Amino acid sequence: MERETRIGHIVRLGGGIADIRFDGPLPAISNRLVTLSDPEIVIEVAGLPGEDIARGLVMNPSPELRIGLAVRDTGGPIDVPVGEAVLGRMFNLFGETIDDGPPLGDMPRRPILRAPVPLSERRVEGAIFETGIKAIDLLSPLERGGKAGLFGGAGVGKTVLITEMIHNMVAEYDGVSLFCGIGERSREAEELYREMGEAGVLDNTVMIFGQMNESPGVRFRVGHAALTMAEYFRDDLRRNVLVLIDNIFRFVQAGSEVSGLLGRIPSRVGYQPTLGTELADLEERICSTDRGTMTSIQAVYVPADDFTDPAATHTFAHLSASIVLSRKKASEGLYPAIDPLRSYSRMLTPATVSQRHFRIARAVRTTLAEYEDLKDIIAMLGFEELSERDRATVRQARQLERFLTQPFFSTEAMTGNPGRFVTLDETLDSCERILAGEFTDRDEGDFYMIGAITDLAGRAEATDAA
Ligand SMILES: Nc1ncnc2c1ncn2[C@@H]1O[C@H](COP(=O)(O)OP(=O)(O)OP(=O)(O)O)[C@@H](O)[C@H]1O
Repeated sequence: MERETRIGHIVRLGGGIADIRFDGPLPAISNRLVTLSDPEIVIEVAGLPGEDIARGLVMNPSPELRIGLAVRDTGGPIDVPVGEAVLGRMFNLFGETIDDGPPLGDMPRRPILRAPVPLSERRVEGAIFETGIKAIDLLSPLERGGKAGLFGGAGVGKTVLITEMIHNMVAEYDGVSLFCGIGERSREAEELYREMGEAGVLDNTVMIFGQMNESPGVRFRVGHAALTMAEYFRDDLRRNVLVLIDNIFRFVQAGSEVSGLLGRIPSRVGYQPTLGTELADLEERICSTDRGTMTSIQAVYVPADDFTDPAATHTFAHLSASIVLSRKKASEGLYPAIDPLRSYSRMLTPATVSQRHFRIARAVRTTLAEYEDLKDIIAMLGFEELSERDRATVRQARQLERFLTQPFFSTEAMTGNPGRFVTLDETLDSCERILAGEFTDRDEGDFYMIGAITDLAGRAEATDAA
């Protein structure tokens, strides 16, 4: 039997919220309502404040929106197309293509809000996902089927790093990749689409965007829409999926805006009281099962560089690897500005990475930590006052610090320095040789922005020739 179409009328409008009166039964929370106007305006039900009133978030405001406009209940949440045909395409939250390509035609659709996979069906893989970025593979290796966060304040290089990972990982990846842009500049979306096309990886990639010029409702829901597409690949097509999100903080921020629009009283530091559950509802959907792995890399903006901010701390809790970017390193030009002492990966234990990897990573970290401790003494008394051993540690730490910088493919046009992909083996060999004191006579500047340590030879020739 066909379900009766429920029609209501807008009775109040303001601040991105619409109240709609229904004569018959009310729509369910999270249902998608559409106006009977051209263009169609989507409203998502957020609350039922009265017996005959549904209160909803206006997702795509337009001048057509007015009191008295008829609204239809579609009987379910917003949905998006799923299947092979979404590959190579760019979408908005409503599953409409935004890349000027041919129409998608009739495709199966799935609601964007779905329950996460039960714990009993989840699986951990425990294998490293190589990025070709020395500092990451050595000190906070990513886990296949795990979740990694790139944390950092404004302008420390999160987007550059995630773009580099796309460059290094997507082409080699055996599964499909899905990029979800939340609340960032729309220019970045276009650039990324073009770059992926040029790199020839678009055919295995889906992109979905809800950028900063869109309503809070769109930014709040676009992550869920992306996961619905990703889940279809994992569960129905049994493919491995790599989900890249830039930027998960904007999801939290959109939730806070939505909460404010609905008149809820804020909680700590002005965030919505529901921050923890909202983030969990999204993050819990990112998981691996027997059907396929879902690996995710998420950029996390840290407001005012404050790592105790509730948005950052709640996100930390969901991740298997946290890569922390430091403003100080960025200001010294030590890109990627990864802070090796604050970055962390669950993978870095002797049981999961090789014994050798674990030993080298620990030695590098210890040397860098000792240098960090000596910095105060150097500032007060001067380098010359240090013991011979400490001086050697400082020299070695500064060599390592510079060695862990890396020229990126994604910044090639800007820096003029060709990008380098360094395998984990090369990184381990290089660090082992630096730690063994093989290069004590070399200037620390020689280690800056090279690939593997074998590149040092090229530098020597260049210096000799000059
Ligand atoms: N690996 C790198 N090599 C050279 N320069 C870099 C690198 N990473 C970042 N930068 C410089 O830092 C700038 C900001 O980087 P990016 O846009 O990635 O920061 P962000 O953390 O994403 O910033 P926002 O929070 O504003 O989005 C770049 O435009 C570039 O000048």
